[in-house]
Amino acid sequence: LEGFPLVPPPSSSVAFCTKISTFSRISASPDPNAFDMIGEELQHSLSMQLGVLEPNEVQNSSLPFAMRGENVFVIAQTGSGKTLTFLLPILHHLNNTFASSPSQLGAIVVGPTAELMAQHYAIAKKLAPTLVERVLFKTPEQVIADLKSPLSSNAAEYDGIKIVAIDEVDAVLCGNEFNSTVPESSIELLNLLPDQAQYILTTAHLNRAHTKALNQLFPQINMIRQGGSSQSILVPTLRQEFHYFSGNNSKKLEKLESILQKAEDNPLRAGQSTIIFCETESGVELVHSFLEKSPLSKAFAPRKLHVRMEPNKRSDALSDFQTNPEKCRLLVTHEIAARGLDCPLVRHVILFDTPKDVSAFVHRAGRTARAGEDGTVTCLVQAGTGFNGGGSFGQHKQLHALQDAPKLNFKKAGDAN
Ligand SMILES: Nc1ncnc2c1ncn2[C@@H]1O[C@H](COP(=O)(O)OP(=O)(O)OP(=O)(O)O)[C@@H](O)[C@H]1O
Repeated sequence: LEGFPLVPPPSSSVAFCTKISTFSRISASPDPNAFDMIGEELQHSLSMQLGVLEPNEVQNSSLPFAMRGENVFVIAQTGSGKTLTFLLPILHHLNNTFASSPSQLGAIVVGPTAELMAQHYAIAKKLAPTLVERVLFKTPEQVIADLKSPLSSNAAEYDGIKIVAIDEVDAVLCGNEFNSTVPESSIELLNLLPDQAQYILTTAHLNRAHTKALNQLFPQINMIRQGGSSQSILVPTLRQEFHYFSGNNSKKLEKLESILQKAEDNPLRAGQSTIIFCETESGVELVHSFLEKSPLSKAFAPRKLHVRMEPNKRSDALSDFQTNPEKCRLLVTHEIAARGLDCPLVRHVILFDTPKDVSAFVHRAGRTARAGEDGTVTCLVQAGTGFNGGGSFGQHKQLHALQDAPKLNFKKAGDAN
């Protein structure tokens, strides 16, 4: 493991970051508008294609580092616009700094699922259709297959990479491990990525073990962390509901049906798009087939999304859910849809199974209340379940102790001044 970023720390006293910017400090002496750094063409695409007019505090804090080519680690609430914190520097550098080799790839974005990589590709394509083919969008498994398989012809593509963005970095590099040991597969992945590139890392929440693991992998990086406390992570526009009950699975399904019915009966919530998260694929199948037979099926047209489905069925279900609420406004899924997916119509997330830990709660709940919009997360808490598979209702105190992150400023095209 030589050179940046793979420098194992000589001792545990190595600092995690070279600079820490919390938003409270930033707002005391505001940066100039960070979108001024990306050039007129990209600014124009941002407003015309995405309706994004001004940077928010997350982008204003992190873009100056990333645009200067520095390594940055952005940790900020779900739905806060972290995607632009790596796509804008990548597209800007491709158009300027690396413009002399237009036939070469310049950057790679790595993320945990094919769905998220397709979403990022689509956004980059909207922003810069002529540059997007110079960026790879890959899952870790795809990188390893490209670079290690003797049959792969894709290895040469990686030669020109100068920027590496790792989105949902804890999911990509720490996996589902709840300890601070970095999995072998992550070491393998990082060894395949270039040492001498700029690294931009993002996530919405890091637990203590993952903080330690990433500390070992990236001892020198500018960390932009939102808020002062690791407890201040919930989106301020997110409303939380907890339903405590005891009973078996059929009781739980009845409870779910009554929650959905109640939401439909509420004139303020009727017609909303909803995501239901289960823990396993078999849970997804169970809930989906129950809802298909329910009288609510007509109103919601439920679809399912899980890893055992064929790739084209996965993308059809997601695309209908994201773009066509008349065809589908309820998605039953699991961890595969917990990270990064941006479905602006979703106003309600139901956690059918208790999430394994705070991180899982934050990411799943974060599929709603994005970009300053309101949303509700409803958590079903069955007696005898809790974090890490066991435990009791008492463990939910951890969720109740979470605090709101600072409110961010989102100004979209069409908003009244
Ligand atoms: N400055 C901005 N003004 C208005 N809207 C914005 C701005 N930046 C991003 N958005 C919008 O906010 C939404 C959420 O952005 P994005 O998906 O990048 O969030 P994220 O922080 O990556 O979320 P997650 O942690 O769930 O991955 C998107 O629809 C995006 O277009």
